[in-house]
Amino acid sequence: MTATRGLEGVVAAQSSICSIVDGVLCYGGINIDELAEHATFEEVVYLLWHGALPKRDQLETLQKQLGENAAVPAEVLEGIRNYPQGVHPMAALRTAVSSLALYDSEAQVMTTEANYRKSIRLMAQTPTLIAAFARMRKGLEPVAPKANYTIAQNFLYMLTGEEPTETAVKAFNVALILHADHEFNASTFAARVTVATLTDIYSGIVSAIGTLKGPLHGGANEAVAAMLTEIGSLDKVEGYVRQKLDNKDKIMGFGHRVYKDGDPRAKWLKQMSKELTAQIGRPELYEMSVKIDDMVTGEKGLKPNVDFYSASVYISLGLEIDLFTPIFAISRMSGWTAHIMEQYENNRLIRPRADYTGPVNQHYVPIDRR
Ligand SMILES: CC(=O)SCCNC(=O)CCNC(=O)[C@H](O)C(C)(C)COP(=O)(O)OP(=O)(O)OC[C@H]1O[C@@H](n2cnc3c(N)ncnc32)[C@H](O)[C@@H]1OP(=O)(O)O
Ligand SMILES: O=C([O-])CC(=O)C(=O)O
Repeated sequence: MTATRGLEGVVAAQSSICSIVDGVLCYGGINIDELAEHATFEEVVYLLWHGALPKRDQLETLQKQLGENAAVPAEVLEGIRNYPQGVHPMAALRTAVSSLALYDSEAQVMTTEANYRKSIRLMAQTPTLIAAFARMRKGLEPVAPKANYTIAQNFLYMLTGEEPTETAVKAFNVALILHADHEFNASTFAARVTVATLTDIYSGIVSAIGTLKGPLHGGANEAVAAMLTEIGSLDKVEGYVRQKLDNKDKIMGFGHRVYKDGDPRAKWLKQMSKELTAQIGRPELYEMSVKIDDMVTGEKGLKPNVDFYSASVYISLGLEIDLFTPIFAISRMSGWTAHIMEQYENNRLIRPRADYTGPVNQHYVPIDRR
């Protein structure tokens, strides 16, 4: 038995949700470029869950279901209020989503219909949990979701209690679409491994959140923002990147297991970064990002991934840096739930083998003779 490090190139199962072929990313066979240009995030959620774009009445039904399910149980909010000061929002989200299960009477019901209803609740309630946490850690009361708002609009509204601008909602909607799914990325795979034991959907999502949190995966967007903050100004980029490259340190937001020739989502975020940083009067954030990009791409041949330019986009939208990965989770909740439902529909336990490299022919030695 020979192991494939990091399962690189291993095809783990069939899936009809999302494809990456020759560097082209599609959801349900539709290029994400078309979706980013024309779709709403809710249309994409429907597409991932059903395999086709919704007709008008189907979209209206989904929007109504999401709106009606956006409020979270008071007990869960009280729990969030009592989380210790200083906890990371991804740790808070992991715990809050787990506690949602405790108050969901259908948590253990394993029918297709119940899992679909739970997917709606998870999708609708995740933005509410994150916004509530973001406010309560500052001693502010949570803002209740509005049932007639889209997910992008509602999240931005619940963070501040103020109506978000049309530009912010539009940009956030595109960011949500771009992050929605990515076939067997680490967090989605973790979710599928978890539910393949036929445990409940909440357990699968908790695994996924814990996996997305890591800086080699979703946590990279927060790390990119920290890097931009640490560098501070355009004139310091060269020295900073030079030292990182010389030390062979990882530069966050670059490289990808699947895309060796560039991440098709990055161009959208790059353009949004250019426009939004200019609009808020901080074009230097974009210029710094481009300079980092030019150096890393030029010298290492590593291209920016989805996390790189999303950092300056989210900074421009006035979002707090440690909320960047939870925001990724809002979007990816659509993909995670789609994959979990697909896994349940054609399930087989996921259980690979290990290539054992430890000692052999050992014997038990009593403790006083070791
Ligand atoms: C939403 C997402 O999850 S997108 C990914 C987000 N993660 C990041 O941005 C973190 C930084 N990037 C990385 O750590 C990696 O590129 C990963 C984890 C994304 C992919 O990892 P792998 O597929 O295992 O790496 P890969 O085989 O492409 O690496 C090849 C070489 O490039 C180097 N490399 C890869 N990424 C980077 C980077 N960001 N900075 C510097 N060097 C890098 C590796 O150290 C390795 O060098 P070596 O051969 O001298 O040891
Ligand atoms: O696919 C991956 O390995 C990581 C990624 O880009 C994503 O999850 O969006």
